[in-house]
Amino acid sequence: MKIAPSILSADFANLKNDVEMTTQAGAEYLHIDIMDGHFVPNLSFGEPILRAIRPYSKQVFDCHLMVDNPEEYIAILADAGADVLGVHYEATPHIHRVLQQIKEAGCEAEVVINPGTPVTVLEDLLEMVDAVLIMTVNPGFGGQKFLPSMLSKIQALNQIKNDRKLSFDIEVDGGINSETIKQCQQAGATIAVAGSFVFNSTDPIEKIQLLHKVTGD
Ligand SMILES: O=C(CO)[C@H](O)[C@H](O)COP(=O)(O)O
Repeated sequence: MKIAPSILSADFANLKNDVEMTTQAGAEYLHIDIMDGHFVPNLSFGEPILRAIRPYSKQVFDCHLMVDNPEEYIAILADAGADVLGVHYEATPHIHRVLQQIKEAGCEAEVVINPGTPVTVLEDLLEMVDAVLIMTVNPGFGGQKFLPSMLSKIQALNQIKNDRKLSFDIEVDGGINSETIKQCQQAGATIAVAGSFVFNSTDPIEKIQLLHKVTGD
């Protein structure tokens, strides 16, 4: 299981230190939540922050776009150092085109679904994606409670993945802690995002190591 600490819950006044800490703790991914105040009712940060932290990490920069019109941001985020670009199915009528655009920009393409969106809408996209992100809370804010009803959705997606012999990652995001991560792994998840569980702790390194430990890494 790969761990992706979400910098949404980091100390923005010491972001460089927090990013370097996640590398030191062994986190393979860094999750970067980009919010526009329209697609979700919150604002976070964008391309300048991504560009600013890129020199301080060799991790996979996993950018989750919670924005309307995501097609307008693909090229600039790729140029700023994104490795994975995750776009919401619900954010555009042209999800197939945006995923193509991400691949053309040289990044891995990820499609994201909200808790209210079924996996069946992904049927025609699964051959072209590197990852699917299943939101386990409604997007927009850190620190929310994991939605257990999402476990059957992860299982359903994993079944389709196995039936079709595909190899995309299944990522989960929201309310992940040392218990919920195990449930998600058993259901088929391969990457877990964790924000408040890591950063709202007095020992974030220990928390990242704990997530690896409980998932067998
Ligand atoms: O996408 C997000 C919010 O929309 C965050 O990545 C997610 O909420 C992580 O925070 P936490 O682990 O505290 O739930």
